[in-house]
Amino acid sequence: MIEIQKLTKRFASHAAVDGVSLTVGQGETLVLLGTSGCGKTTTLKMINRLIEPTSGSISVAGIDVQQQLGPELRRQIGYVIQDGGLFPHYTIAEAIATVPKLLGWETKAIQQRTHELIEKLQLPKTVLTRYPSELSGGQRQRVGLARALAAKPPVVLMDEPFGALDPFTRRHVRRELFGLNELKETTVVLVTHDVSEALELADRIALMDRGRIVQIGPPSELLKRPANDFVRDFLDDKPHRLND
Ligand SMILES: Nc1ncnc2c1ncn2[C@@H]1O[C@H](COP(=O)(O)OP(=O)(O)OP(=O)(O)O)[C@@H](O)[C@H]1O
Repeated sequence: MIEIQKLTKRFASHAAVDGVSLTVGQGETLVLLGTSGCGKTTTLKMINRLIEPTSGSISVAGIDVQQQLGPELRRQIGYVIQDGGLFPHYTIAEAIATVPKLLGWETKAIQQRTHELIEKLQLPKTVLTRYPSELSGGQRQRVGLARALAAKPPVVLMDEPFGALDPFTRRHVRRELFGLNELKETTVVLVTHDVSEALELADRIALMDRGRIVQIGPPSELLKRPANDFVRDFLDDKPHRLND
C-alpha cells in the first residue's frame, strides 16, 4: 500500500531522515518508533506531503505522491495528531464532516456516516453540537480519529495520537480504537516514542535512530533478535508485556 524508497530530508546540512526505505502492506499497522528527533514525524509528514523530501520516492496505492497535489492527497489520507488536532471554532459535527464535504458527499450520507462513527467510537450524540474545548481529552482524541476516518481513507497516519492523554486513559482509548474493525482494514502508520504502545499496536515496528531505520520487523522479532545493542537497550528501557 505504501512504498518508500531511499527517502532523505535535509534541513540545511542536517539529515533529519537519511535514506529510509520501507513498505507498508494493506491493512498493516506500522509503528515508527525511536528517540526524540530521530526523524519519525518528518518521515510521516513526507507521506502526505506536509513536508517535501530532499530525495527519494513515496508511492501510496501504486501512485507516486509527487504526482498528486498536496491538498488532494491529504483528502485521501487520514491524519491524526496529538489531542485530536481539532479546530476550536468548528463543532464536532462540522469537524467530522470536513473531508466528506470537500469530497462532495451528500448531506444525508455525511450525517449517516457521522452517526455511525459516533456510535462506533462510543461518543454520546450530544457531543455533535459541542466545541472541542467542551470535551474531555479522550473524547477529543476519538473525535480526531472519527474525523480522520470519516471518508473511509485506505491509509491513516497518526502522530503520537495518544500523547496528550494520561497513562490510564491512553491505554483505554488505544485499546478501544484499535479494536475497531474499521481500523483493522485500514493501513496505519503510527509515530510514537512509547515502547509499550509500539509493542501493543504494531504489526511491524521500524525502530529509528538519527534519521535511519536500525531494525524493522514484527515486535517479537525485535525482542527476540535485536539487530544490535541500540535495539536491545531501547526495547529494554521500559517494562512491557507483549500481550498486555
Ligand atoms: N522545519 C525544520 N527545520 C529544521 N530542522 C528540523 C525541522 N523539522 C525537524 N527538524 C529536525 O529534524 C530532526 C527530526 O525531527 P522529527 O520531528 O522528525 O523527529 P521525531 O523523531 O518526530 O522527534 P519527536 O519524537 O521529538 O517528535 C530533528 O533533529 C529536528 O530538530
